Amino acid sequence: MFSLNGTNFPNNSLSGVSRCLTQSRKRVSFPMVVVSVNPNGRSADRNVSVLMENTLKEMKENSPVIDEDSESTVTGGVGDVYGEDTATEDQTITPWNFSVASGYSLLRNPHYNKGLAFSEKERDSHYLRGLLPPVVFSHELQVKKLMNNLRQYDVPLQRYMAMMDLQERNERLFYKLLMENVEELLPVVYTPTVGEACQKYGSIFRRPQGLFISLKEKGKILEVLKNWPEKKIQVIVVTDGERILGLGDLGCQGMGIPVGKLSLYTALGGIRPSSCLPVTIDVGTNNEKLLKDEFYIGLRQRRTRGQEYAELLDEFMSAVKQTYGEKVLIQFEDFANHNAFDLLAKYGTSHLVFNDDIQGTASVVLAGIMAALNLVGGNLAQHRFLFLGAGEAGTGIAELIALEMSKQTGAPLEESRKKTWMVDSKGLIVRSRMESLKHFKRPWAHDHEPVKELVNAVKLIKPTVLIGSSGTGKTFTKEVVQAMATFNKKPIIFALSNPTSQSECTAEEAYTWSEGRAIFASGSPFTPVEYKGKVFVSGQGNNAYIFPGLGLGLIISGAIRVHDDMLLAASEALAAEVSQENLEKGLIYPPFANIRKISAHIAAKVAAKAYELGLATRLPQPENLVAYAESCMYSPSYRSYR
Ligand SMILES: NC(=O)C1=CN([C@@H]2O[C@H](COP(=O)(O)OP(=O)(O)OC[C@H]3O[C@@H](n4cnc5c(N)ncnc54)[C@H](OP(=O)(O)O)[C@@H]3O)[C@@H](O)[C@H]2O)C=CC1
Ligand SMILES: CC(=O)C(=O)O
Ligand SMILES: [Mg+2]
Repeated sequence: MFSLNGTNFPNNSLSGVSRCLTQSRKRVSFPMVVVSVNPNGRSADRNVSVLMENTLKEMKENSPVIDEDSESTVTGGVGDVYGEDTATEDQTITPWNFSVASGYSLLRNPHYNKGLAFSEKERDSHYLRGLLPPVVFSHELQVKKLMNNLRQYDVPLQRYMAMMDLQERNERLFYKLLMENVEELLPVVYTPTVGEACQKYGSIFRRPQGLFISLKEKGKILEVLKNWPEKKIQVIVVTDGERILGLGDLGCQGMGIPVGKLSLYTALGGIRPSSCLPVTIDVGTNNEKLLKDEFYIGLRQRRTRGQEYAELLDEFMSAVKQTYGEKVLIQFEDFANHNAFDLLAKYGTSHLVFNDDIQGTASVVLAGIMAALNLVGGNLAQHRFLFLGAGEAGTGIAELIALEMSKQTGAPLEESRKKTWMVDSKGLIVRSRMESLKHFKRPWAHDHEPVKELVNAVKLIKPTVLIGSSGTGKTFTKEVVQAMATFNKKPIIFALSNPTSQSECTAEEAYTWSEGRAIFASGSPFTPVEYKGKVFVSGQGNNAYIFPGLGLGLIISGAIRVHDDMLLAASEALAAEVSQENLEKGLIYPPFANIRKISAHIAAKVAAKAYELGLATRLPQPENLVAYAESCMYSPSYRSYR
């Protein structure tokens, strides 16, 4: 026996259901599928589920209302195909999947579980009586209780594990908690704690999250993608674990990064969780400690490189396109630079891809610099930039600064690049080193005598902006910061490296050594600093400000490629969100508490650029892109179940 819209059907009456479903979907503009099955008929569940699947397939084919491509529905979350989020809180929907979600299985389904928040009526109609204690909690009370619990943990990793458990148990509660306490919980699910979690991933491993694609799956990636339960994927974050934050090669344990980034796509950018797919490509690791660790979860071999690596990546990229279509966004994350630039160049012309470390970071730092110029004066071309670290983040930022500078001044890119200098592990990048330089460093090799130490480079170049992207902590020494403060009234200093242990300097060091004059931002957050009676609040220069909004903008416009002008548009949108009040406190980024609004503005600017460049496919262009972006964002409110 199963029921539909309140009508009970015996298991052999699916043709009636088919008719009814088709009719009901034709009646409503945002179709809702309504299926619930009495768990007492469990022996028939599998047959029912197969039949239902066929029925749904048939219904999709026949129904004129179902438009797979028009999923951006008002308040429905991008990809709200079945109208679950479209329903207002007082409307009812039925928790369904192709098998039955009621009773015990409903409590074990993180997508639909509400824990103690199931109403009395839901407990009756979904066979939950006795499976829950008598009390009914509101969503708000659940959030309060969990925050109380989380705050009891002194060890950040315990908080991380509690958050991951919650995500696996009750998805909507996880997102409500994260969204309402974003400033407190971002450091838990993201940097710095996610770094430690990746280092210990094998030991703390409970349930797999995301999709693991290893060399063992070579030749079978298409099948592996089919094993993932969700079919309507819009964003993939993929890593091969070789450069996890500034912690180096963590192999398969890098999975914490795509999982964390995608939870931010949902919490900060409003992408539906079911549309997000975290992927780790496992080609081995050169991390000796992990290879010897009995709890390591990845392939116990050294990294495969060259043709075999390229073939695996190629198979993955093709399989993704074949499975999820042309418009699935693929974000490359934490690849080592010897692969990152090549992968971006190779797939940038055939797929909707971007590299967060190269491009997302560039966009967030440019935004911070634009905001900082309101405090120090001058335009971009009147400033000099010195980087410690000439890899993905460093050269990506430098190139976007040069692009923006050239747009502003009309000067050739070559000229604009001369305003930027870089120091790598061998010292200042100068023309005499050209032959031995990797291709991405060459544009920054200017005429200068060799300089070995950063502090000497600072004294000779006299930058107005110092940017750390070295992945090496404690490299902005007292002497370096003091030198910056001798020739700058307000030295602009970014210590971008993550996690906190790798930060080039701390906020306290930056403010103290510059006698309170530095304009400072860091990749991982620092608590406010008191110096000579004044409280300094530093900004978080982290690509988390950009990628959720950028991704949302790409999705709502149906963009088919990422273009540098979209990154510039995102920077402008972010910089515009920095208020006078923020600036007066020395903040060059807006508070994360406003991130949903910020993401909607970034998305609107990115989408507008996609339309302007002819890269958007979702037509016609909505009139008010900010309102449209907001209307497309996922909300974690509970839905009422019939
Ligand atoms: N805040 C944010 O949003 C982001 C922060 N990051 C952080 O930036 C850091 C670097 O990332 P990424 O650019 O991708 O890494 P890469 O490996 O691509 O680049 C690192 C660069 O730093 C140089 N370097 C390393 N140690 C030193 C040192 N002691 N002195 C001088 N130069 C040094 C390397 O030199 P060489 O080339 O000679 O080896 C290389 O040029 C990481 O910690 C990462 O977490 C990254 C992306 C975003
Ligand atoms: C923030 C980020 O992407 C990184 O540190 O790699
Ligand atoms: Mg990264």
